[in-house]
Amino acid sequence: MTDQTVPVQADSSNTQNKPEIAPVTPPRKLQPLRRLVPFILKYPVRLSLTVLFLLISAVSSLSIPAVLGGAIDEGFIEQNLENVGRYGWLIVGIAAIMALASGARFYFISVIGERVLADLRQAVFVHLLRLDARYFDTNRVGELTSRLNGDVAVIRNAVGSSFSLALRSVVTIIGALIMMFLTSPVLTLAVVIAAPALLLPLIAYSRRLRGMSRRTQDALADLSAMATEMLGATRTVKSFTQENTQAAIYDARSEDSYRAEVRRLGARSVLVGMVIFLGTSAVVFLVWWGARAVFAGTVTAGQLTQFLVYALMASGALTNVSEVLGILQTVAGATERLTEILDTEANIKDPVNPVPLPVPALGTVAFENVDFGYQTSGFERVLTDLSFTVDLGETVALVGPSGSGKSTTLALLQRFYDVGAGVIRVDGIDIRDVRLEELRQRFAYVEQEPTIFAGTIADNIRFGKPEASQAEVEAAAKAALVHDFVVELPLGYDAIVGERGVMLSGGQKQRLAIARAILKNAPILLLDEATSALDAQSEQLVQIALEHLMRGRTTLVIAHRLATIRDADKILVLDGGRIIDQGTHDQLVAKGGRYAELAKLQFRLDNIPAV
Ligand SMILES: Nc1ncnc2c1ncn2[C@@H]1O[C@H](COP(=O)(O)OP(=O)(O)OP(=O)(O)O)[C@@H](O)[C@H]1O
Repeated sequence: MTDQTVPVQADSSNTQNKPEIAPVTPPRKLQPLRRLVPFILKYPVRLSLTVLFLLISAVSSLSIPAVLGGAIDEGFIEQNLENVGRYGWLIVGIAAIMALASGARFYFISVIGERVLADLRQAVFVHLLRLDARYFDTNRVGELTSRLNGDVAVIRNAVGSSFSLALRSVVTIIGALIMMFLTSPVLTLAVVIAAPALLLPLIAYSRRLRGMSRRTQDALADLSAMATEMLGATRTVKSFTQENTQAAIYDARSEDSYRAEVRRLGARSVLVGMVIFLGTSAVVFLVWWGARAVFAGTVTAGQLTQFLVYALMASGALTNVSEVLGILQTVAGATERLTEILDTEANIKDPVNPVPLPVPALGTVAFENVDFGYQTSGFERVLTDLSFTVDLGETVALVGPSGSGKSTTLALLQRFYDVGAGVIRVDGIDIRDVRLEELRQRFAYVEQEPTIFAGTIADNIRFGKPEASQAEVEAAAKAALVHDFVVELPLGYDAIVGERGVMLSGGQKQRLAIARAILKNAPILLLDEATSALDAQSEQLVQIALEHLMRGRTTLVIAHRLATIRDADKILVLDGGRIIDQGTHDQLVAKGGRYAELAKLQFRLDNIPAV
């Protein structure tokens, strides 16, 4: 598929056709985080240990001010050094327990965080691999990898430490409030009444932050998508001397992302500032109020100190909560984006009641009145009333001008998309009734530009059959005429071929792909012949490799090579998504119709005598 035309909107004033403007949704709160709960609940033991150590550290830290109060009243005020020493040792003992419990709590919650992240990352990747072609037609790969890396990293940085801090802070606030109440109900009441005045502006403000963080992460994903695309095409960029233009576009987007992040940071700083100011003012007020109570004799100096320390602990914890809320907003944004992927259902799924394909395979293919259009192009017809059969061992060639629907036919046969109307059968069975894996096991697909992965030569040949032995790999490599050049490499089959096979020549890549198909040993071969010209010797090697591959197999081939076309049992001539003619090469040339013209144009066959 080389010409991918995007339909142009004829009437841009037609409001129905205008791209939808993203609705301004009120920023939701932390709901997306709920989606992490099932991931966390999968580890009940670690979770229970975390809660246990959390409680131990909270209780011990909350008991310190009470002991301090006692030390002041019974030690300092009474000028009893022994009591001061006793209370001192008690505090040291409690601090030791608190330190151990806090360390253990931090450890367990961080481990849960890492575990959850690994699970989430794996779930998203597996889910992405299962989504169908239509999803990838509309979502950029770079953006998806950014979600997988960036969003997961955002969650990782926050989850362990922030969740730990949030939990500890919430428990501290509750515990401190209880202790404050036990120490002085009147003072506590004053604090509780004043608290909403402190909290409301904070809550309102932190809501704004969440919308902002989603926007900065979207901007980052956009940036990363562009980088992936451009770095994957450096040769094209260089050859069209587009380095400066693309760098300028990247700069502009990067600046956008920077500005979005600065705005978010500004908002967060205001939030932190508000918390500090309001919290300190509240403490000053408390000291003033408490001093009056001590002078009036309603509380002791020790109780006031105790109360103030609790109030400080609570306000410190509140500061932490506000910080963590900011971070959790970001995490919620990232979680939302990841769960969006997990919530996307594949359109192409296994049937509920699958029908098994016959064993041994019959190796037949039938298209019956197939209509098809891509959703991304508004279902505009790409194939119309397509009907043909391929019998066991036959070679059927698809020829036709660019955009006539040849690649689409192969895509439909592998059920990358579902037909709009009609039926496609493999071995007599409607492919929608067959399990996807079972169906695709029946095909060996050699793409026009074969995908070579960054691993070793052996890994690449084994791609469709990872359990294949070295001997099987070598046998396939020999049949595909790969073996000879591989043994000359210093590392042989363990040689790394580089990303997209950059260390291999065009012909070697094609033969490697053929070796991969030979090893898969599927009954039906789908071949999209390369159009790019190879030199005569390379061409001949690929041709021999292909002959080995086609031997004894049913073959459906998008044909560009003269040899393939002349030997095909049947040639289907496609134009505008319809079969306009069919027959053998000689029959079609003799007819002198569209095929003969195509043949003249594409293969310069005008000197080939008609039969
Ligand atoms: N993923 C897609 N989304 C939308 N339209 C598509 C998609 N793939 C192909 N098309 C459109 O479908 C039509 C048929 O394309 P197809 O790739 O099947 O043609 P082809 O005969 O294989 O062409 P070529 O020889 O250039 O590869 C073209 O108009 C193309 O623009």
